[in-house]
Amino acid sequence: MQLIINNKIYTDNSNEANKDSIFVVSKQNEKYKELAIANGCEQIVKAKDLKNHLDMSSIKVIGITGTNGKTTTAAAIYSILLDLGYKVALQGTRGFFINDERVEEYSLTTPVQLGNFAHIQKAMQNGCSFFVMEVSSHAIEQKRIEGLEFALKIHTNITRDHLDYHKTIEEYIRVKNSFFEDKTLKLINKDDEKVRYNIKNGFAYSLEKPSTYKVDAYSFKNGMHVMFNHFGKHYSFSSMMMGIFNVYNLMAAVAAVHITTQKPLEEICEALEGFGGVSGRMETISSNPLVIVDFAHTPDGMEEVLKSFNEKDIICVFGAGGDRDRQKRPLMGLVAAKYSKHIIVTSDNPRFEDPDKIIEDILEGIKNHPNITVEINRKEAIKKAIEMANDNCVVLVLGKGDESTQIIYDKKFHFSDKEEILKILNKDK
Ligand SMILES: CC(=O)N[C@H]1[C@@H](OP(=O)(O)OP(=O)(O)OC[C@H]2O[C@@H](n3ccc(=O)[nH]c3=O)[C@H](O)[C@@H]2O)O[C@H](CO)[C@@H](O)[C@@H]1O[C@H](C)C(=O)N[C@@H](C)C(=O)N[C@H](CCC(=O)O)C(=O)O
Ligand SMILES: Nc1ncnc2c1ncn2[C@@H]1O[C@H](COP(=O)(O)OP(=O)(O)OP(=O)(O)O)[C@@H](O)[C@H]1O
Ligand SMILES: N[C@H](CCC[C@H](N)C(=O)O)C(=O)O
Ligand SMILES: [Mg+2]
Repeated sequence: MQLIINNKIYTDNSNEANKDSIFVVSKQNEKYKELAIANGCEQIVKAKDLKNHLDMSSIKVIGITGTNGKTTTAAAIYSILLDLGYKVALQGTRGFFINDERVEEYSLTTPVQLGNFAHIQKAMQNGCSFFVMEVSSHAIEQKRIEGLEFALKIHTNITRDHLDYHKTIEEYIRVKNSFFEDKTLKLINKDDEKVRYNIKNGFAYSLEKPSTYKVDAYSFKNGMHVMFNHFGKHYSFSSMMMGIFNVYNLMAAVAAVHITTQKPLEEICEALEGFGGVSGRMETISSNPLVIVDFAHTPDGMEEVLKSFNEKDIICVFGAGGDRDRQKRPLMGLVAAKYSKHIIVTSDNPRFEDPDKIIEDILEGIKNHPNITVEINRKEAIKKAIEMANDNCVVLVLGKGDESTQIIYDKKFHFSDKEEILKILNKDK
């Protein structure tokens, strides 16, 4: 990865380092420092000091971490800020966007350190005054965000994911919480029991516990309607989005924009109404039969989605990604069984794992459920679900959201849950 500041080349790769370039040394590449020197490189900069090389005073960086809800909350903040007339960049799972245009496709949720600086630089060149970014647990642990100064850090929730990487839940929680150790302005979900943070400069939002942005009431008749209280004054917003978890995401977004812009809350709430949600997150693909695509790929994410439809007969289609946290698989099965009338277990992105084995891991968590179908072919699984649906059913196709490929070994094959659903329903024309 290379970054050019004032005509100087900064690289994090020893193979690209030479007498004309600067090697940026970090936790990830310190083992290659000697190789960089051997390649003739004379200038070495510590990653954490990069901020002294790129003037970022014209842009406010907002960082969002948590197990679920990062992409949705980030997209809501981006949408509100754009609506209020600011120039804004957004970086996360779905790619890199500047002022409503996708500049780069999907890669990592949080790029490597030089990648973050390169994007911030590009955002500033495009006149952006805000840079909204998702911060993954991998990024915190690998210090990909080292040297960035955040105007605001946001916490959505901490449940469980990525134990393949972090090994224990305690370590995962520790890593997530370490983002909130310093005195930076922060916005915390007060209802989350697992969050620990430095109370200095801490704001909070919540539905249950007392907080600075406290939701007093919400309803889901013809969309979502939320009333909240900020220092004794009452405000409200509406949205077409579904699910209590989205009340959290949207409350966080409204509060974040309020803290960073100081605009009147009434104006912010009005701007939020233009936000239609994120592709592949609780996205209704068909209303008759009711078919919804969602990116839920953790036990908690699934539970949040499933419980939003407790008045319906749920037909749940899902699998689990290969080469990712195995321990979450039976827990995903357990949650599906708790809420669904019919479960169809299928493949997600098997990567280098045997898809049959992944399905077996999921089935471990499903005991004594009367209606389980195993269909390894995701397209067929979706078809079976739709064929089964009657008027009181909702078909929930979970795990891949708006992903446009299925990853088998290291090959990516075009696959979109939404396209498959529309083809089956003959609505693709
Ligand atoms: C498990 C994991 O996160 N691995 C990441 C890690 O890989 P690594 O430590 O093996 O990398 P490496 O090849 O040794 O390179 C490390 C550094 O040394 C340098 N290097 C390397 C070789 C050399 O000869 N000389 C040299 O200087 C490289 O330029 C780099 O700066 O560091 C690499 C770059 O520094 C990342 O690209 C890579 O992400 C891989 C591709 C990945 O798939 N990560 C996923 C799991 C991930 O991070 N996901 C999260 C969360 C997803 C979510 O929940 O949304 C994300 O943020 O996307
Ligand atoms: N606040 C929330 N609490 C619990 N579950 C949520 C919340 N927000 C979203 N979800 C569920 O998690 C899924 C992923 O949401 P989103 O993409 O916003 O999260 P993310 O944190 O960016 O995920 P990833 O780390 O995979 O990029 C959604 O499709 C939904 O099922
Ligand atoms: N960005 C996350 C989401 C993965 C979603 C699911 N489809 C999977 O492949 O596990 C990850 O890489 O863990
Ligand atoms: Mg994301």
